[in-house]
Amino acid sequence: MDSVALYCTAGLIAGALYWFICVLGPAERKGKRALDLSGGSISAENVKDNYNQYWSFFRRPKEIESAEKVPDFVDTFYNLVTDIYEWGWGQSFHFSPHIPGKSHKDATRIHEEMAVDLINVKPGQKILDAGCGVGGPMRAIAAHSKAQVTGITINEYQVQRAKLHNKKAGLDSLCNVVCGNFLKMPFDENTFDGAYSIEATCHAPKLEEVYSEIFRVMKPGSLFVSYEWVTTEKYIDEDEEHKDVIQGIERGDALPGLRSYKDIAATAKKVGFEVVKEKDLAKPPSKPWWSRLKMGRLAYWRNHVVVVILSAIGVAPKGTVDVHKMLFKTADYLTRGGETGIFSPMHMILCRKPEKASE
Ligand SMILES: C=C(CC[C@@H](C)[C@H]1CC[C@H]2C3=CC[C@H]4[C@H](C)[C@@H](O)CC[C@]4(C)[C@H]3CC[C@]12C)C(C)C
Ligand SMILES: C[S@@+](CC[C@H](N)C(=O)[O-])C[C@H]1O[C@@H](n2cnc3c(N)ncnc32)[C@H](O)[C@@H]1O
Repeated sequence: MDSVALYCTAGLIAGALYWFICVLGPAERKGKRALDLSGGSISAENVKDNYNQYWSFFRRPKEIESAEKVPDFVDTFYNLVTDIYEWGWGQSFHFSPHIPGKSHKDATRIHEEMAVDLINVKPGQKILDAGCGVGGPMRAIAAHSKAQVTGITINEYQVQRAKLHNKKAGLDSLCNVVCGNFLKMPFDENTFDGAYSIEATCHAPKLEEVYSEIFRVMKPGSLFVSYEWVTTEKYIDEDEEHKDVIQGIERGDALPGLRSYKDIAATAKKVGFEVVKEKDLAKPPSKPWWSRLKMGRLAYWRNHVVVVILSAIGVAPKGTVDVHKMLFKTADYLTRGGETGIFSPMHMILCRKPEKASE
């Protein structure tokens, strides 16, 4: 091969690599770039150890049951996955029903706006986002309702990301983000005119603890809506395949134990809420929420190649490959949970804090 052909081939390979990693990198349009993947607040050299530590929680089930350890375990999980989620999914860390003719972005926004419409808040009122992630829902909700949203997340790295996105979106005057535990919130009682939580309370070891804390900080008469991760009426505990799918979902999503749909309203009533409405938003006529996961398979395979290359050349932390592999498997368990109908990530409950405690 003469030198011209050699240079051309090298140029083509370099161009293809650049396109594969940098241009095609963000699986979602305008998402985080593959080159920026990090371990959140964990330093690059500790990502692998933290990944192993994450798994050790599942090897010691007693520990996971002890409520005090769960927030730390969830925090570690979000240090490991936040950048990958943003890169490959976007800024809203939840599912939504597929809407024919609409993009994922629009379907996501519609699902978020529905939450704030349900709690009936007025512009300028104060609302709580319990478990806010990097604030995708918070920004859509603030823009739609003009309410003042305060989000809380256990993960410091997500606070930084959320604040950055709020500022870039010009919504920092409506959106405030706090790092803290939603089982013990740094807010006075009767502070908020409404509250919502999107696919977040599933991380609480006991639902009662997070619901009673949300109840405490809400004003009497105000509304709370939650999209809960549950096992449905189709789930059979004795079915080995069902058990395998649910365990796969718990392990790949930092869940101390998925709860049954039956426990949700019972818990809400137990802490003092009046249940206004309860509906599984995944049920027909809604179109499958898992179709986005299924359609993305080719992109996830491509993402894996990108992660392996970036890890090998030292751009992404070493443990990123393990984390990505775990998420790849999780996508499969979630899809199986959706297809079999034994699992729903959007069991909606709307509750009111009574005007008087004794009501
Ligand atoms: C509510 C929670 C998170 C729900 C979803 C936002 C995430 C659940 C599984 C995640 C993903 C799985 C596969 C990844 C893929 C292999 C990668 O290349 C790109 C990112 C994924 C698509 C990733 C994105 C976020 C999820 C869909 C839980 C934690 C309570
Ligand atoms: C799957 S993400 C959903 C985020 C956001 N609701 C969204 O839809 O984009 C779950 C969120 O709950 C938060 N979370 C979990 N346990 C928490 C706890 N004990 N206290 C505060 N936040 C918590 C996580 O940090 C994360 O931000």
